[in-house]
Amino acid sequence: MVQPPSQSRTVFSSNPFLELNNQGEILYFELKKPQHILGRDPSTSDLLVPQHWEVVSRCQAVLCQEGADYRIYDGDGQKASSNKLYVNHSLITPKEGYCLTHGVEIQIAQNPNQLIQIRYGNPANAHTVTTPAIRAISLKQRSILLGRDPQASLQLDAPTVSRRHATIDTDGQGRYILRDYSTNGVFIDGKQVMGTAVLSNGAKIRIGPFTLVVRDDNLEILDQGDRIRLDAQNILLETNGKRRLDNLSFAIEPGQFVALVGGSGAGKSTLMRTLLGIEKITKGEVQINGEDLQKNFNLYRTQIGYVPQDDIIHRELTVAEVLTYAAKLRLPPDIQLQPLVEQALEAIKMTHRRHALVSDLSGGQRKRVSIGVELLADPKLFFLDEPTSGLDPGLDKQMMQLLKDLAHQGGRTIILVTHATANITECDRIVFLGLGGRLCYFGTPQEALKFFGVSDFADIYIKLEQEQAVVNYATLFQQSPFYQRYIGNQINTVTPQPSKSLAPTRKKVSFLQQWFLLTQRYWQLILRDRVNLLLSLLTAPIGIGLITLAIKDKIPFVLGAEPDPKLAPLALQVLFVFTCAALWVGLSSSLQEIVKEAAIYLRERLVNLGLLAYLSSKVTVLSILAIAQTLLMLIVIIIGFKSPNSELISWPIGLSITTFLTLLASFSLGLLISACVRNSSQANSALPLLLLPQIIFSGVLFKTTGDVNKILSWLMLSRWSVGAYGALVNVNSLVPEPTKLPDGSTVPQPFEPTAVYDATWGNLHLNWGFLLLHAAIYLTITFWLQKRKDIF
Ligand SMILES: Nc1ncnc2c1ncn2[C@@H]1O[C@H](COP(=O)(O)OP(=O)(O)OP(=O)(O)O)[C@@H](O)[C@H]1O
Repeated sequence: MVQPPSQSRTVFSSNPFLELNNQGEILYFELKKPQHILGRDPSTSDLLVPQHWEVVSRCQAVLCQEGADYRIYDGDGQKASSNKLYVNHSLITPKEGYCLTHGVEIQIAQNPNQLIQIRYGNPANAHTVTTPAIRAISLKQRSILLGRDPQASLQLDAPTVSRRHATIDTDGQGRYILRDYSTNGVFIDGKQVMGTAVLSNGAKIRIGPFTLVVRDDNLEILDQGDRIRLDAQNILLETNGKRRLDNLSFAIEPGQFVALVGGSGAGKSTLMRTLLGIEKITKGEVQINGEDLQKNFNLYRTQIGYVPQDDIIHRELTVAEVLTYAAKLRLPPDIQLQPLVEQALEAIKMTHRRHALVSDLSGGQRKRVSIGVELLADPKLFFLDEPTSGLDPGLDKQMMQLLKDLAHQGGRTIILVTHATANITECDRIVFLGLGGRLCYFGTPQEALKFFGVSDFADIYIKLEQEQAVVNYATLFQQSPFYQRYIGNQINTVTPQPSKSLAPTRKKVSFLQQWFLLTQRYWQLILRDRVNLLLSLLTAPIGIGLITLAIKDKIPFVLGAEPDPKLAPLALQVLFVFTCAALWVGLSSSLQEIVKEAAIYLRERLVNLGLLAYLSSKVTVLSILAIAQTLLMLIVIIIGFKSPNSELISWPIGLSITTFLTLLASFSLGLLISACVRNSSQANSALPLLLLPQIIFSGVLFKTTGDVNKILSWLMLSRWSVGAYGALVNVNSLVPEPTKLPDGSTVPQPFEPTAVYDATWGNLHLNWGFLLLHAAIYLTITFWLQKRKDIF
């Protein structure tokens, strides 16, 4: 054993060698014999590591000469070591081993906080390897730029990395200071950097898929993050005493294409959500490259693609628009979008349909566009929930081949849920679940037929129809050689170190940038549906125009020469129609707006969508619509009705403010309901239920007497809207002096003046203020409801 003074060692010997790097502590071994044993046990290991290197097993690996190089076997060549050996997160087994070539790097364990890196070198074969891209740089006395920029000191080439992602400089005290300039953030030891951070020796820096480590005065790339492994360890999920996943363990290797199959209700989608890290499990753990996925979700957020069952694209946009908006929302602003969109179109074979509206595409093509959206960020772990449902056999085959290519050519780990088994042999592994989330089989699809003793996959479903059969097969599988081969030998059994990033924080994305993009997209969606837009703009003006026909030549807002006791009630009825029209239009233009894109919202939120930006974009576009609706109503009212002599404020201005505020409050209420309901038809059904109380408790049709009625009327927008209109028109002034009878009594009036319509500034402000207050409360509750939908 040789201990070099520094980590960059000059090799004088021509023998092959191993360089072990335990979190900065370096050991160097020359390989001279036909066989070596690496471990902590002095009695057996000739490549002996110190006792405090606990990650290394007593017998960690056996190296056997093979030609000029060595083959490394995990453990003693029979039994695997505790922490296992990995090359790029793929397991090196005790049986097959792995042939080492000059420059290759393997790891003991996977978790960056505990792994030991082993570099193999063979000076004799050094010429056979192309020089790898720069993997380490010195931090000393220079300003370092990290990012996608080819001129960066250390180029980190991934779409989720900003061109100028971060810089590292030395301060006056010789400390290294990292400054974050990125869109997707920098994490140091699992914690998000907020602006700047001091780098300590051994700090692990995460930038996009890359893991870097500070060692002395150097910065090294520990992991390129281009290969992802998932280990499910004893996953148990129970809800209300019902077991949904029953102690599942298996390992999915980097670059594998894996199908989750099983009967309806077996738990496939639940398992997918668990592997994705968005389902809280009762016991067990999902590890991503050796780290607890749920606790480190933010670190991997940008590397995970997810296509849920529902489409995650807007139907009113074209294919190219969908991809461009998705790229703008998810990727750094300094990235060149066009080439990425082209690549995604190419990958999903939709270049020829780039200008087609999504609504004009077939189900399979829509699914492909959803996949394209996810491919933009080049995810290395990709989940798809029933991507082939509803496709004909030809399309099913094409889709499975497309996914297989994406896995095998792009080194992506792809996991899909499917019911279609015609092309299941395209997969590398299948997970067969039975009722109650029991694991009945895990392995290659071909061997599944052998295990179940059938020739057709459909027969497996029939065999697993009864719960008892499921229990029997689950037990049988555990005792089978398939279990040993595909699970026993493969699974990572290490309990990872407690993670430092317990609270998954989210990078604060630029509010303005997202708000602008979302507003632009929402506006475009509104403009695309011309008929709906026209109806929404014209409904209120037409309704109000019809009143002029109904009241014929009567002038409702101005006192005539003769006192008329019916004038005030008539004015109130007309104003009430203004209110109802605004309420109707405000509610109907907003009730669908959140629920109809719930799947898209959830997916985008999981990536990086800001809730405030999202809601603000809704309010912005609906406010622009409300201004247009107000202007149209104003024009019709000014033309159709003689203007009252408003003493407080000019009638057109007062009318516009009241109408706009009524629309604002009603669309805020509409958004709140849209956030509450589960689907679009529930939102539609809610409309009458929302309008009826507004009509009944407005105080126009019925007097609001009694405390309960009064409180209810305060909760109604209609009461404040009519109140404001009434104050502007000064409805009370339209009531004539009561006629006195000879006995001193007065003739009962159809309408008596009330404080609700007092033509005072105080009353007008009160009504406007309450409309604003309603809007603010509804929007705050909407925000809270949406926040509650967050998985973390
Ligand atoms: N949120 C939930 N709370 C409680 N139970 C649930 C929940 N979601 C699903 N389940 C139950 O868990 C079981 C598995 O559901 P899951 O949707 O994962 O099955 P699946 O195999 O994907 O079914 P399918 O093929 O029909 O989509 C079912 O019995 C389902 O009723």
